[in-house]
Amino acid sequence: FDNWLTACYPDRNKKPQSVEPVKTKEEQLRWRAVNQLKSLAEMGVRVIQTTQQLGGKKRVLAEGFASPMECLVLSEITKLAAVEGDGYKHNTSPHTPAENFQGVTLGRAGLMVHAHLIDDAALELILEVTDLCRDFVERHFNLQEPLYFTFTHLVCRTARPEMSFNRSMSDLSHAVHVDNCLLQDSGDCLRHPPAYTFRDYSAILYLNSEFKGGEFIFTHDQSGMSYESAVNPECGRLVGFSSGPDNPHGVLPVLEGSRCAIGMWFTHDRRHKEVERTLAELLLKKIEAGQI
Ligand SMILES: O=C(O)CCC(=O)C(=O)O
Ligand SMILES: [Fe+2]
Repeated sequence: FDNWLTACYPDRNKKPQSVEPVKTKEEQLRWRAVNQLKSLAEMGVRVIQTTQQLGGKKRVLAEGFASPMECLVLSEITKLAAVEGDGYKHNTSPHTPAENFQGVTLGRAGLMVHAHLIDDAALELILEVTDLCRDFVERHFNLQEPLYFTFTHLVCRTARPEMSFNRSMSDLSHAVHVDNCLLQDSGDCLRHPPAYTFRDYSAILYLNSEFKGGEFIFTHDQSGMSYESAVNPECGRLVGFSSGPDNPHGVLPVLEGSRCAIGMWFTHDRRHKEVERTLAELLLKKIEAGQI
């Protein structure tokens, strides 16, 4: 796998080195925006549906965030490194018994690199692709404060053939929910733990389309039976939205095959920065410096 990855993995290190160290948040943001203007266009990122077309508030659908080869590598990492149920207290089917849920955190990916089970180029790819997604969300929604990653999760949802017979369409792959509060039957959304109340924006990057079902839906009610818009996952496609009660969403049943994606949750509150990302970046720096 390592050799194959190195052989087919395009050189993503041709970006110019960063210019000046930046001081204030505003400077940092402006600096990112200027650089992104060029690189987003260069990398072929484009908006395909806006908030209005998706029927709600602060929503976007865009594509061009990963090439077919990159999607393949990223899905393979998920399948290779995944411990079933990772991120969900080792429950292999946290959402529905009809699917298996495999997840990889950045910490686990780092551990796999350290153990020489995957190439460091693979971890670098995860960080670069997800950084681009973050930059895009920040810029698209014209945010005045920087976004920090708070959690990154590579996830595959795989239909269990023995359970697909007679599966009800209300047996969602991911029940309708809001990412930063606890959605109640009444429609209220409670902003307290165990909800991740510090999440401000969410984005999902899709890695494949070779499965049946599995559409992402924005809903106005909890059942998922009626929805405002649906997104068909495809390699390189990104759905982004604000994490609050404006955006209840869910995933329709995956009826056949594996649906792989990278879930990203962002915060304006640097106290909730993803520690595993910092460690992964540090690991790559040490490898590059020959210290590991
Ligand atoms: O995979 C998706 O399309 C959405 C998943 C999701 O909403 C979540 O994990 O919070
Ligand atoms: Fe969600």
